[in-house]
Amino acid sequence: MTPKTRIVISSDHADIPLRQAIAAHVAERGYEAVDIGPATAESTDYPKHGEAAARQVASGDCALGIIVCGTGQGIMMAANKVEGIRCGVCSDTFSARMIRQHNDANMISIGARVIGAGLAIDIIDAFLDAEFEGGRHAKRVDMIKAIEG
Ligand SMILES: O=C(CO)[C@H](O)[C@H](O)COP(=O)(O)O
Repeated sequence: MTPKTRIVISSDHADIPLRQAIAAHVAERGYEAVDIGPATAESTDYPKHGEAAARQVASGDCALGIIVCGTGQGIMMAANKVEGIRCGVCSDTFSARMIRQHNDANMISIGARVIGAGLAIDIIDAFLDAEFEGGRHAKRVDMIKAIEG
């Protein structure tokens, strides 16, 4: 992943400061952080934010996506409904590395009410630093894509 790669970042209301901290961290690393909000902590519905981020990745406008909700689960489910998206919730750095290396994930979801901000940033770093290994994993990812039709 080369610097200035565009990374879309979105959340629901569960933890706006965490999303903003992730966006700042991503930008500090040299990527273009595309923070699509929401701007305030007013209660909102995670499906629309997961979908909005996923559409930017699916269209190719952004190479990767990072999404945040309370558990990371609902917004991940919404993102995965968009064709071409492979997103998983990660609460540990091993999984964050593996979903890139083995599953060629193009989005990662964080549960803001599950883990702390420090670990969340480490997880994002593990995700960004990993690369898809291809090989035997490529066939399996192709099988996932084939399910989409
Ligand atoms: O984790 C989530 C979805 O998976 C949401 O952030 C959570 O359901 C929002 O709950 P509330 O409206 O009570 O803040």
